[in-house]
Amino acid sequence: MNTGHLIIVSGPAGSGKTTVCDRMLAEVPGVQRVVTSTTRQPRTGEVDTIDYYFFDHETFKSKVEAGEFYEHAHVHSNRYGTLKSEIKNKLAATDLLLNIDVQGAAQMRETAQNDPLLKGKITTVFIMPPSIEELEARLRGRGTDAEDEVQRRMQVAIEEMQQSQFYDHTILSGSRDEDFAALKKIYEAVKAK
Ligand SMILES: Nc1ncnc2c1ncn2[C@@H]1O[C@H](COP(=O)(O)OP(=O)(O)OP(=O)(O)O)[C@@H](O)[C@H]1O
Repeated sequence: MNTGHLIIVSGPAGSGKTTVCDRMLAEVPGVQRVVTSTTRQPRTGEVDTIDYYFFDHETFKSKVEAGEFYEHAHVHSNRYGTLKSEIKNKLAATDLLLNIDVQGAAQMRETAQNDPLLKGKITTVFIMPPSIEELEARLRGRGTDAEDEVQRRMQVAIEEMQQSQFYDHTILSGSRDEDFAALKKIYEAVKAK
């Protein structure tokens, strides 16, 4: 029997999804990460099936054609996706956390609607940046994005923020501790139902 819940955490790039999800995974027992799939090369230290499922382009394509993904997308020259089997297998034993971009979350919501396994088991959470200025500061502070990339992400973020209305919950991002407390509270409420 599948007893788990799937918590989908989404929001614009730099909103703090990964930070809050990592903390949940480290501190809240009974929650595991949904391992997603990619065609990109593993980085040093990344382990297949732990960090990602690493597939070559051919294999990824055949899985798309076989309908094995809940959602998938092209990002630059690589493909990313969430395997149905990953969620189905793990949800039997644990609650799951899926950290996913806003487009991916929209696809998940759509496909999950017609998926008997996921019906009633999904909770969606949008991490809303406290302000555009703070989002910009977070993107810059991370130091991973070039200036034109920061500007592009800001434009996308402004559009994505309109989508918070389609989520079950919105966390207005504050401090790291506040964000974690808010997500934990949502999770505990889901479990208490
Ligand atoms: N509540 C917060 N207050 C201040 N800074 C934060 C907060 N949460 C995260 N950060 C910082 O903001 C930056 C972006 O956070 P993070 O990488 O978690 O975002 P993300 O939404 O996962 O981004 P992406 O979608 O690009 O992976 C990081 O440098 C992180 O340390």
